[in-house]
Amino acid sequence: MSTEGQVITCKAAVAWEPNKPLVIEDVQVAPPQAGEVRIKILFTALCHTDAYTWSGKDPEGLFPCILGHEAAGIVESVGEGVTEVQPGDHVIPCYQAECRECKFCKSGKTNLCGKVRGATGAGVMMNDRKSRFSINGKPIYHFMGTSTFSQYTVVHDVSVAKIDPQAPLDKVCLLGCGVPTGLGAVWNTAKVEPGSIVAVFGLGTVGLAVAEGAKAAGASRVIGIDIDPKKFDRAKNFGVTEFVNPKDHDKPIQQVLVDLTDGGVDYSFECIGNVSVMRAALECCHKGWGTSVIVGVAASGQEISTRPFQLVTGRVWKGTAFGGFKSRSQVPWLVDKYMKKVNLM
Ligand SMILES: NC(=O)C1=CN([C@@H]2O[C@H](COP(=O)(O)OP(=O)(O)OC[C@H]3O[C@@H](n4cnc5c(N)ncnc54)[C@H](O)[C@@H]3O)[C@@H](O)[C@H]2O)C=CC1
Ligand SMILES: N[C@@H](CCC(=O)N[C@@H](CSC=O)C(=O)NCC(=O)O)C(=O)O
Ligand SMILES: [Zn+2]
Ligand SMILES: [Zn+2]
Repeated sequence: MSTEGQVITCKAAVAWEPNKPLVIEDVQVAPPQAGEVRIKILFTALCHTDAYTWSGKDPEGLFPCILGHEAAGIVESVGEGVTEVQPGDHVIPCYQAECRECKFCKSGKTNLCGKVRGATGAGVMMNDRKSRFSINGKPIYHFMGTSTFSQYTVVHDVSVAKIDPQAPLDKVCLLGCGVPTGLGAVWNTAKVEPGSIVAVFGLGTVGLAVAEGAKAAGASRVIGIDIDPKKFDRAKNFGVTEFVNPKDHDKPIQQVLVDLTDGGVDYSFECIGNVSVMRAALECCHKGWGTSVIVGVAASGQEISTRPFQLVTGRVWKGTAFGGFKSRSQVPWLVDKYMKKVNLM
């Protein structure tokens, strides 16, 4: 029986309050309005950013909400005017939209899109500034425009990437955030060249994807830094060639890396969200050219600092969102790469 145009009641994990256990609830999901898509979510992963917002440290965090932004599913129904996807299409919801019409999209300088960002940051849909989720009439906020910790979700059409229907959704859901972020940080933001020495701070999903991207770009050394030694074995499979645990050293970690690399690394990536580590990641870069990319998301109130001399003497500090990838255009390309078993390393 078609559910098109009907309210769907399904299970979702609801974050009622910061830092309190998520509760599996029966949630009502309203039909998609104009320019919206309702998706049956089949697989969702967990990114550190979900935990960050859940912790209450995200200045944009709104409660109660349905978290989740790294997922894959099948379109259940579409609202008026939606032309690029239809029911049955296999899709990845993209927290970073791509409308192809706004100032950002047309600039050719960024993957950030301005069309729905105001609504997604406010936990609502752009059309009527309301949520499509409710529990017995009480609205529940959307999160990052995706809310994938629900069996059904409603997203803006500019936030949906249509993918190869043969792709295994349990695997490619990871292309909704962590993997493109890491690969793109290396390929699009830093543009690492062959022979480079790379340092990766934090060996979670994002850091491992950075390592894999760096190896694929021809890095000669990929130094992985983590305080959890359990991360090191797995990281070898992603191209990390050397490991440093800051806990094993008395010297500041930036000094350890400068000493290990004859003056500093060519590129570093902070994949943790810790502002002290962001400073170390900049300061371990080589004088004259070293570039450090901030990937990690730091809590509300946290600020970065360093001596301006670090920049005067040629180090470059950058940041990246979704690895600089244009979501709707390039997520399907990443899925195709995965399907062709392109060996990145
Ligand atoms: N800019 C963007 O577009 C995106 C940013 N993020 C952010 O990237 C960061 C990483 O995300 P995930 O890989 O999912 O996190 P994760 O929690 O899986 O991995 C973080 C790693 O950092 C290590 N770590 C923690 N403190 C450390 C320290 N002081 N020194 C060295 N290692 C330390 C942990 O042991 C862990 O292995 C988070 O801040 C997340 O919010 C995630 C996705 C996209
Ligand atoms: N609301 C947060 C925003 C944190 C942030 O920077 N998010 C990243 C994606 S993290 C994915 O896992 C991002 O792409 N930012 C660009 C954007 O437009 O949000 C806060 O204020 O800390
Ligand atoms: Zn994420
Ligand atoms: Zn746009």
